[in-house]
Amino acid sequence: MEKICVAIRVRPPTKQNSVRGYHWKVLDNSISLLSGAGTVISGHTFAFDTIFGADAKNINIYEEHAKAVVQSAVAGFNGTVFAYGQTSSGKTYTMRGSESEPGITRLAVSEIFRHIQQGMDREYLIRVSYMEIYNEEINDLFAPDSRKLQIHENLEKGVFVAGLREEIVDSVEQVLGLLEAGEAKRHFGETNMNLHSSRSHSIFRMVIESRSKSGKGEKGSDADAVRVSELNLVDLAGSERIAKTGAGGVRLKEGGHINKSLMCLGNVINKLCEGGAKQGAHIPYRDSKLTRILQTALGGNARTAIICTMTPDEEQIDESRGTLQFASRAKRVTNCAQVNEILTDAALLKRQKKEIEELLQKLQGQGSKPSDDLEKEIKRLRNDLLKTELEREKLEVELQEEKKALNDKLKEQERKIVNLSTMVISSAGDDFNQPHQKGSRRETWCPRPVTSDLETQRGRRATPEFEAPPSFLGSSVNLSLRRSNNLGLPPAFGSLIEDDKDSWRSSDGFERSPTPADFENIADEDTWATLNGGHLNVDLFNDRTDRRAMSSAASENSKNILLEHQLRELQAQFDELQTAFNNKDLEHQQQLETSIEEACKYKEQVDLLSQEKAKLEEALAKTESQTQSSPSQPSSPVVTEDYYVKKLEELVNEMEIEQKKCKQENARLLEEVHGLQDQLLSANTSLEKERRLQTELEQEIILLRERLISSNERLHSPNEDMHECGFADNGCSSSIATDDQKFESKNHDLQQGNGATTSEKSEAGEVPFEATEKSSPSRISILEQQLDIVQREKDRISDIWMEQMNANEAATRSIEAEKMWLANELQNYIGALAIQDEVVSAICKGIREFEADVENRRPVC
Ligand SMILES: Nc1ncnc2c1ncn2[C@@H]1O[C@H](COP(=O)(O)OP(=O)(O)OP(=O)(O)O)[C@@H](O)[C@H]1O
Repeated sequence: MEKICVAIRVRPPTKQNSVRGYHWKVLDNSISLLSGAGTVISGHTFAFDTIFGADAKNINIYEEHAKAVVQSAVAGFNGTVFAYGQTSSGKTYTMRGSESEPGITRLAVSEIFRHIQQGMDREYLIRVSYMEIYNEEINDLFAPDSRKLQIHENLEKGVFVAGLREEIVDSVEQVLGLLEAGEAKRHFGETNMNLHSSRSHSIFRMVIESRSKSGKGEKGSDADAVRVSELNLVDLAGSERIAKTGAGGVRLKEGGHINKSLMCLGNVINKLCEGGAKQGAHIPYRDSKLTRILQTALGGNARTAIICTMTPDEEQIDESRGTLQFASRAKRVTNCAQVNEILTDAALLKRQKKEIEELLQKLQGQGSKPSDDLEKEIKRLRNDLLKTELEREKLEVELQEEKKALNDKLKEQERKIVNLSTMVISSAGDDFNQPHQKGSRRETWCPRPVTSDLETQRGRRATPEFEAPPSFLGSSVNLSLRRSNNLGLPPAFGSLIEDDKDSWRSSDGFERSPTPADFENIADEDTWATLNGGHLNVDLFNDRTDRRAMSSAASENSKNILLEHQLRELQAQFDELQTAFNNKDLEHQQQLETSIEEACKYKEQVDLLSQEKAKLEEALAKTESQTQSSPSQPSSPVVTEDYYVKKLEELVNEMEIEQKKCKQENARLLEEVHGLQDQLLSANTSLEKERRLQTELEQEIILLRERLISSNERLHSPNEDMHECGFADNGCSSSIATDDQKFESKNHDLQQGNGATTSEKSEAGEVPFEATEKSSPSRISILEQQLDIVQREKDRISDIWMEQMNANEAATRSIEAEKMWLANELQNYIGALAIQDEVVSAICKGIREFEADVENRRPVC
């Protein structure tokens, strides 16, 4: 729900000086009436969303106020922009504009085509029509011969003007050309207030159809949906006070119709802002053609923007106040706009298919029963069906009512004819001074002696033969009184709406909306004044003329001819009504048939869906029973799908388990590799140790060799040696003894593998080195023995070293081989894993393909 957007536009003043100094002042978003002293007149402050001052341009008004509605229309929402205000306040200036300053209509047309050219995703079809409501008749401004068009309503189109020409357009220039041609045919006229005054309400309508480009070619795709929206750009004729416009004759009649239709518009707005639409109250759209055509824009499925134009002149204060009051009420009216989408049969079918598929998917995915959703769908369709039937019934009732109304009219006409026939017959032979037999309608208008007081008071020419019916007279009296209160000036049109509230109270005291009949009395205030001033309202004139003709015919012999003429006219009217009645009947019959057809269609859809539901339930039952009996032997398509899907799922599970195992094995192997690497490291460390030991041994061998050489040398010089070694130099001998002891000890350690000391060895009976040092030959033999021992020891150590080396090399080789094997093994596993991954993705792909295949093979529901 959204409110109607209302903006005020104050045009530049037409007169610079005011007599009493009253003036309107715009402050932010409110407008107030100020006295000459500058104080705000109470009850004369009005607030709005936007108020445009005298310096505002049409483009500002379009951008800030109308553009959003135009853009919504392109997006699929109905939209209406109209200008409302008294005559000469600048409505046409705002809507139509000029060459130098284009108005809302031109700006909107340009915007729409700009949008269409920029929009890449949708394609558009634009149709335009242009009509005017002149003297309550609809004329086609594109087809001058198409006049008095009728308004119709049906379920499909809503309210529409039958026979209105629509032009398909594809460029701004084309639309502007058509607009210009149409405007040339519109009724304009000169009044005291406006040299170029609109004498009709004009409605330029653009029907915007669009659909997605992606849907092109794909028959039945969802994108097939077509959006259809209407944009009405309305330039209303202005309310006018005959006293000011100085209208007479044709202008007077036009003014009466203009005021009357604007009054109806005011009534509709009043009802709507009182919340009538929500409470289901009757909204009098049918009271005028204008409100009927704008029905959607007023409280319906549309976005609406109103620009209320006003003149700031002191002379026009009443009119401006009326406009502001209208605007205040209009901004409280809410509309309910929504995108208008039409689905082709194919798109509808496609959508339904999709819904069924979704239901099936739900069934498979969540195990929910499709019947629930189908049940809902069937219920929804049943509701639609019921709604359609209700619509049909409503139409039937309306049809009956209209039939009744037409019958009444026909009866009335017949009665008139009978009356006239009687009069013809009686006039042929009777005395004309006898009172006439009149029909009941005439009787209500029957002469009572004219209260000439009134006329005398007013100083106007009395019309002796005419007397208004009581109601009319009552209003006239009221008007006269009001006038006298109002210093002889007629109240403004807008204020009349307010002032006359009392007169719109019904006998039971409740307030009611004024009816067109009420309005006839009030809106014709000026007509009344003019009438009494010598101008005659055309209808009343006709009425009076009829009676004057009859009375004069009594004195002249031509009465028969006149009455016969009237009889013929009435007969013609009767025929016309009969034809209208027949047409209406036919139309309603057609509407009825359409409704019945639609209802049948819905019924068929319901049946189809019921069948579908039954089939699905059957399939479901079959599937369940087959799954229970032999899940491994699927026979129906549904079982096959389930079975294969399950199988594939099992396969995937197995693969996943296998993959997990591989990963575990991989981890174990890695652990092993790490263990071996540790082993290799410790082997390397021990190898290193052995090498160090070997180096130590080599050094010892070198040491022994040196000692051996020195021993040999001492052997060849015994005295010196004896002296040096045993007796001459104790220090040296003790040193050698110490070295020898060490050597012996070492040698012994190596031989025995224990750490026994020399003293321990001598105790055990071994020959110590010191004991032999005094006898040279034995010492030589000992030394030779020792050399021999050392040599053997060296050989043994070399052997051990070699063995150790060989063992180390073998260990290194085996570790290397082990490493190589493990690396290979690792590589193999990685390869196997990659293969497994490929296999898994191939299986997944297979599953997807299989599912797609199953989808394709699924029977079309
Ligand atoms: N805002 C404005 N700025 C300048 N001139 C304006 C403005 N509004 C109206 N006018 C001028 O006032 C005159 C009357 O305006 P316009 O015909 O638009 O009034 P209107 O409300 O359509 O009257 P009507 O109801 O009689 O058709 C025109 O000459 C127009 O150029």
